[in-house]
Amino acid sequence: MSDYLKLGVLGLVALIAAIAANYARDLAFAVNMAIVMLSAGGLFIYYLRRTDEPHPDINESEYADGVVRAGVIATVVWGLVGFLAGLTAAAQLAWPALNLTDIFGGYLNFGKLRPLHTSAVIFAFGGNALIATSFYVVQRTSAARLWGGNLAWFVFWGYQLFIVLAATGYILGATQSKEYAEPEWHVDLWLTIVWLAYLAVFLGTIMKRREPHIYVANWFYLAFIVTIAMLHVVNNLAVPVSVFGSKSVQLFAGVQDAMTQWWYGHNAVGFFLTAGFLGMMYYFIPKQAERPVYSYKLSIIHFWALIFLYIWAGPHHLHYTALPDWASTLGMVFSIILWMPSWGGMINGLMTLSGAWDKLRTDPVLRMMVVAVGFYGMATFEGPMMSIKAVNSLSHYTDWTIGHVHSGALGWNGMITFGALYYLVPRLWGRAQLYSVQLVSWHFWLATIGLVLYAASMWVSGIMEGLMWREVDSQGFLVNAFADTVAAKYAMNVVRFLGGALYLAGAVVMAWNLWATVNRQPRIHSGPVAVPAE
Ligand code: HEM
Ligand code: HEM
Ligand SMILES: [Cu+2]
Repeated sequence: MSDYLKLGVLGLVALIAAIAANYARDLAFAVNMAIVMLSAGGLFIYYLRRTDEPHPDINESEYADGVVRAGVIATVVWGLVGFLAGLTAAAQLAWPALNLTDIFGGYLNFGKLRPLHTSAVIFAFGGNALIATSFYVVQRTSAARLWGGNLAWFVFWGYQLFIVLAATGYILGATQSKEYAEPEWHVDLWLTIVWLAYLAVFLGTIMKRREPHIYVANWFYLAFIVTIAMLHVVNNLAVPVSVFGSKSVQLFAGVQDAMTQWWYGHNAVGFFLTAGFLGMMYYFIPKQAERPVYSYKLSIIHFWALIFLYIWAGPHHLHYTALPDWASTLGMVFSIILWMPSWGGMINGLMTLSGAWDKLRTDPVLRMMVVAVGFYGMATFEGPMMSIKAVNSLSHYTDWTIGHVHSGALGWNGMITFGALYYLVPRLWGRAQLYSVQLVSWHFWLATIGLVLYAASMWVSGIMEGLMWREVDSQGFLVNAFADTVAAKYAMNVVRFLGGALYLAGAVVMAWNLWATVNRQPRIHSGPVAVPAE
């Protein structure tokens, strides 16, 4: 974009945001608009000061790795923030006095911190990991620099702005109350723009690739980007009450709204937390193990089966509700079938280690990746089981769901991301190796023990409370009051807190190790250039 056009757009955005902040109907909207105004205004000054500077030529044979480095840093930082928010929420569930309502007037109570946690870990930590790794992988496997010049930087910073707007909105009370889709209409619109830019950069790079094939990791990343765009737009269809306020009214109502929400929610799991991370698995495991993917054929079959089946499974979140029984049964059936392609992916990941299993003894990074795939397999066995109506009648509303979520989230998403970060940092910063392999081992054990404590305590707690809720005496009266079940969970809540603390401690060790890799390891020759493999 020409400099003057850029300045014009930024100036206009800053002006409109200032007006919107002035006329804002609620605090959250005012703060959001003030943030937009400051960002646009700051960028305006930044570009204004550089208008007469020459633009360096972009070397097309060099990879655009600056934006990947930024994404790696953002992943680590948001990971720490998100885990800390989760740990605080866990502490509040064990010791309710920690809601600190007297001091912070409810701004940091469980109800506000919970969506802050889920969005921070899924969208900020997971999202940055996906954006950074996809930008890295698509360039290497296409032997091409990212398409669109600085558009990738727009994606990165635009996405960080989205995170900050969403988070400040939650704390100040702006939410449309849809789980994992809490941000209000103005933030949703911004994310749509950023996401389309992301799609353009990714697709553009694939289109100018110099390799004949599109490597399988890129199919998964692409399925993730395209499907999330569709889910996001449909689930967030809403009419704002005022253009100067954050409140909006959903287009769908009642059971249709519920079904749309869980069509979205389930596929956020399927495409954000699964397909995108499978893209990561398909690149980083073969690289770290130095073996080819076990079966290309299997990857094709499980790819198509996975994306076809996931889309139908959403109703398993709405068993025994106002949703028609046939729809609920349909969701259950597709969930059970989904077990197979999920394990197809797991098998392909694990078997890639054929002939390299001995490396698990010496390489804690690879061990992390293998544990990730193991937990992926476990969560995708547990999920189909929980989707069976009879099982769900026990598990639903209980901590069992929380256990399932975190064996997937901590085990699969967390561990594969840590593995990818350990792989990336020395290469991106031109360092010969990690600062300390010993510390990776420490991280591995802290995280593994932490997540086992988390998942196990929630299974015990969930099944216990499910059984307590349905316990009736010989007269048919309920035996336990709800408060009894809450009191009975105390010990398990404490164990979950300890598990979370270990997991967070592991992440702190990682952050230190990665920082030291960049700052204490000698630099080796400069980065690689884009050449096709064959
Ligand atoms: C230190 C690590 C973590 C701790 C201590 C933690 C703690 C918690 C707590 C206390 C809740 C609320 C549970 C409830 O309402 O009963 C929660 C919910 C949730 N967390 Fe975490 N969490 C951690 C890491 C993660 C990660 C890495 C992810 C995803 C990548 C994640 C995803 C979620 C999701 C999706 C929910 C909502 C679950 C539901 O509604 O069923 N968490 N977490
Ligand atoms: C074949 C794969 C899977 C199936 C069929 C499945 C099925 C289910 C079912 C039946 C529930 C409980 C719904 C309820 O009672 O409310 C659930 C909840 C959940 N699952 Fe899975 N699951 C699968 C894999 C995964 C994976 C790999 C992850 C994470 C990486 C995950 C994340 C979640 C989350 C976040 C929830 C909580 C949703 C909420 O907020 O209520 N699932 N899943
Ligand atoms: Cu689901």
